[in-house]
Amino acid sequence: MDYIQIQSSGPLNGAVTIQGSKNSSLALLAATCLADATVLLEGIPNIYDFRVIRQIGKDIGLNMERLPSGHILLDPRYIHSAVIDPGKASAYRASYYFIGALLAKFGKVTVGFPGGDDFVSRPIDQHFKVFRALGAEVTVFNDYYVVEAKQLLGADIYFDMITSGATINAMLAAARAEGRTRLYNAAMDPEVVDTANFLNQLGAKIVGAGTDQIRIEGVPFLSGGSYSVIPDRLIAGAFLMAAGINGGSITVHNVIPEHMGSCMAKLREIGIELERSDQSLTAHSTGRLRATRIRTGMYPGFATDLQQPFTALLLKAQGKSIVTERVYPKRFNHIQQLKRLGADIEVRKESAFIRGGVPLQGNWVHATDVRAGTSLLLAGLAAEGATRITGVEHIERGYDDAIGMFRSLGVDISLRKHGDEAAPERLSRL
Ligand SMILES: CC(=O)N[C@H]1[C@@H](OP(=O)(O)OP(=O)(O)OC[C@H]2O[C@@H](n3ccc(=O)[nH]c3=O)[C@H](O)[C@@H]2O)O[C@H](CO)[C@@H](O)[C@@H]1O
Ligand SMILES: C=C(OP(=O)(O)O)C(=O)O
Repeated sequence: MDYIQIQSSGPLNGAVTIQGSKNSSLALLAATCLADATVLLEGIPNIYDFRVIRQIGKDIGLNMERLPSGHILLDPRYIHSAVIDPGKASAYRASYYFIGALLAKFGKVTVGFPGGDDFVSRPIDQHFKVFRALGAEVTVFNDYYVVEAKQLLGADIYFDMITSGATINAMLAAARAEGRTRLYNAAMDPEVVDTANFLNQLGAKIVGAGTDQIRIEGVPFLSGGSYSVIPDRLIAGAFLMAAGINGGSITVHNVIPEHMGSCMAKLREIGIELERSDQSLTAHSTGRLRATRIRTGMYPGFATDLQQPFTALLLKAQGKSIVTERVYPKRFNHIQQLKRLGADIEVRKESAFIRGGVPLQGNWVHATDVRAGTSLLLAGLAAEGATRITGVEHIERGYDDAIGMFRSLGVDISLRKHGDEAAPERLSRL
């Protein structure tokens, strides 16, 4: 079994270049199925979820090639099947985008239930609501579901809660539906805007993305084109936080600072200085942090995917902090693992109560999902001695090269295999 070993470290100094957004990439790759010509996508990270989509692409006839430039060339003209293997669909979360992306062309799509980060129950009722509103029938079987529609017809849809996944799926399904669709209470995330921009580039007619009302005029076909995915604001946020763990200065290049407002505000509040330029941010910290309270929320609120690394950071802030999780109230699997390092945290209902400033000790811990992994990497920097993190595959779901990025900041980190605790490093790259 693979694990990551990370050693306690002094102040971190240096710069990392942020990869393309995982969550946007997953939407754009599926969205390509809507096109009638080739599409070139720039900045898609080589993460586990991408590799699963490439397998799905092979099964259904969506040709996908990574060019020497690193860009992905996709050819959706020869898709011959709209049946997504349940095993592959449940290997990651966003397989549901294949419904929205294939329904207009095929009239019937079969997909396994979504997998992905299993921190809590993650319903997909709003996705079903969208398909039904557009005139489709949804039939649920044991480990897969089928969505069928002779003709998708535009509709007015009011989401019961703000959901980025269902907002994106609605845009995909409505892009080639007949007539106008209006989405109310839509998610405003940068990944929603990115997907809308991409679809518009191919000829879709979507306005209002980035606000809570989106209007889509269905079009009969979409052309090909090229598009560059936005940077991963969640990875960028985690690296800015890393500067606060033991102090130091970290610059993240290839970011859109406007996507990181709530994260930047919270970092400043606890005493991390931020310098901003066009596409970079630098965090400076003395390592002395102030305790705080945070509450996660949908964009532009504080992202739930930044809650876990921020919790690790607050272990270093003297005094009492409170982290309240409002998007996924049970998303606290990382807390048990942080406690194995000596963290003083108590979870009550949807809040974690942290007493910061308690010394941490390295130990074996398990990454239960991608952001739990991020949290353990940050805590490992603070813990005395070596921290060994299993569940590497979860970290691989989101990071193209986590080890290389930390190493470029001077961190002693390596990927190892169980049994070679004393052996030299085996591999440098996840
Ligand atoms: C692949 C991807 O993009 N994943 C992100 C996406 O997940 P995902 O798109 O699955 O999350 P949503 O934005 O849909 O979820 C937001 C909230 O709505 C609820 N909900 C959602 C859909 C639904 O049909 N019914 C329902 O009740 C969820 O339980 C949650 O409380 O947004 C989450 C919230 O920012 C992030 O943590 C994930 O990293
Ligand atoms: C929850 C996450 O991912 P997914 O929705 O893909 O499981 C995440 O990226 O933190």
